[in-house]
Amino acid sequence: MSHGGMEGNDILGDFKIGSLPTLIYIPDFVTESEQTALLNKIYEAPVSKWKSVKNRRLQNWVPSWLTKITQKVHDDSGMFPLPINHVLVNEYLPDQGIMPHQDGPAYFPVVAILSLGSPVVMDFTPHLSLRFCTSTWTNNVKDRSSNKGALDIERVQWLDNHSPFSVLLMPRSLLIFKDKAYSDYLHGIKDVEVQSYNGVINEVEAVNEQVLDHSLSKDVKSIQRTTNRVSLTCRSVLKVHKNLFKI
Ligand SMILES: O=C(O)CCC(=O)C(=O)O
Ligand SMILES: [Fe+2]
Repeated sequence: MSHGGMEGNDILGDFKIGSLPTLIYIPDFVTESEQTALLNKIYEAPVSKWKSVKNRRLQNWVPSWLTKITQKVHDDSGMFPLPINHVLVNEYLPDQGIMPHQDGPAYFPVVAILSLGSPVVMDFTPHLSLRFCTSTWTNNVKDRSSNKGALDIERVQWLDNHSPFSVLLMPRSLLIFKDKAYSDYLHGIKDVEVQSYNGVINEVEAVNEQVLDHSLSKDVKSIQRTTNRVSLTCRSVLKVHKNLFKI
């Protein structure tokens, strides 16, 4: 794989999945030995570095041993305007997931997720933006009744253009998402040990011998999460200037 931000666009051609702007899935982003080394470092961290939250525990820091990987994510993708300065380490037991959510406004709107350990299916669900509600509230009663039809049509059109979809995240893979995939969808992982990967948008790219090892049977497209999964969510945090709102 090429290095340097200039080559960032190659990634779109080589690793783009689905039809939505923009999802990138890179299998084998790190080697087996890099995965082992990363997991060792993560589990060597003192217990005090872990924070328990509903359904998982996490580490929220960028130690020096992670900079090699964050640099590679930054350089290979060419999609981050700043160095990656925020890494969330999430650990999931086989029956743990994460509620559908949207990543907060503190981040530049692109995220890269490195998956280690057990494979998992991530679901993306369309998320009706607030604009459909706010414009109704701010109109006066007369306008509201005449606009309601237009808003309903807009809402239906929006929903027609947005369908739920899922992505299979294999160990050692990197998922990058931005644009509509970031802004118009929630992402989440179900709290279940057995997950169907039927119809995932990256089946061709992700399904290999290892998936079949995790499958309940060769005929049923389901993976069994037998071990923990650890994910590294890499982001650029924009530092908002303190005086920005004082002007
Ligand atoms: O573990 C994952 O793959 C997702 C984590 C995530 O969505 C987040 O940290 O915001
Ligand atoms: Fe997230």
